[in-house]
Amino acid sequence: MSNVPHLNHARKSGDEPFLEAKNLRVGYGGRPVLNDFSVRLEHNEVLCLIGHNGAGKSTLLKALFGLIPVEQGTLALEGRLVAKPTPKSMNSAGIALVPEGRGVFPGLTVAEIMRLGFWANGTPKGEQAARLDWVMDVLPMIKKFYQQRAGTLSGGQQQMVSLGRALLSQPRCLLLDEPSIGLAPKLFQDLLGPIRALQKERKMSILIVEQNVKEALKISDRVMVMKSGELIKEGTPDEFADNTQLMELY
Ligand SMILES: Nc1ncnc2c1ncn2[C@@H]1O[C@H](COP(=O)(O)OP(=O)(O)OP(=O)(O)O)[C@@H](O)[C@H]1O
Repeated sequence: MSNVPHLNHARKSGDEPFLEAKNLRVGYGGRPVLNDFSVRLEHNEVLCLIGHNGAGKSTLLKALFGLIPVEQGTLALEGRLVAKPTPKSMNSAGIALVPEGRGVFPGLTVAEIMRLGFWANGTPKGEQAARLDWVMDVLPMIKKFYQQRAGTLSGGQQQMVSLGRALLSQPRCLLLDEPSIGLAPKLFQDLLGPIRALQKERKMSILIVEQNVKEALKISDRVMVMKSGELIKEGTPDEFADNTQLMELY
C-alpha cells in the first residue's frame, strides 16, 4: 500500500486517464477544503474514495462535476484540459453525478422525474424512448413503480430512480456520492450489483464515495483514503480488506 498520493499504474504512454485533476484548490467562502489535491480516474475503473465525515469527499465530486468552482489547478478529460467545468459541459462530456441524498422530488412520479432528466440533459425527443428502454434494462425494478410518486418509494427504490435518472445521458463516467445512505445492507448490495455489471459491460469509469467500505470494496479496483482534504493512503481493495488497517485510518 502506498502512503503517497499517486499510485503509479503501469500505463502505456499516451494512454490518458479518463479524468485527471491536478493540484486542485476548492473551498467555500475563501476557505479551502481541498488544497493542492490531485486525483486520477482511469478508463474502465471503479475508484472508491473513503474518509472521515467532512474530509472533503463530496466537495471533490462537486468540483469534478463543475458544481462548485475550481479556484486553482487543472482538470482534464482524456488528456484535454477543461477550462471551466460546468455541470452542463461535464454531462455533455459523458459524466453524470448521483448526489448524496438521492435528490428526487417527492411529489413527482418516477415517469415525471425521468422526463425532467431528459429535459435537463437535452436528450432529443427521438432518442428518449430508446434511452429509457436501456435504463429499464439496466434497472428493471424501476418499471414496477414507474407511475408512483417518488415520496412514496422506499429509500432503495429512490436510490434506483436517482441512478436511473443519471443513466439517461448514457454516461461514460459516474460520480456516486454515498449511494448506501439510508439503505439496508441487502438493498445496497442489490444496487451495487447492476452498477458493477453495467460498468464492466460499458467499460465505464466510476468514482464512488462510500461509508459502507466493506460492500464498496467488493466492486472497486482501487481505493483512496482522504483525511482533512488530503489523500493519505491509496491501494487495492485487497490491501484494505484487513479491518484493523481501516480502523487505524479512521
Ligand atoms: N456549502 C458549503 N458551504 C460551506 N462549507 C461547506 C459546504 N459544504 C461542505 N462544507 C464544508 O466543507 C468540508 C468538507 O465537506 P464535504 O461534504 O466535502 O465532506 P465529506 O467528506 O463529503 O463528508 P461526509 O462524509 O460527511 O459527507 C466540511 O468542513 C464542510 O463543513
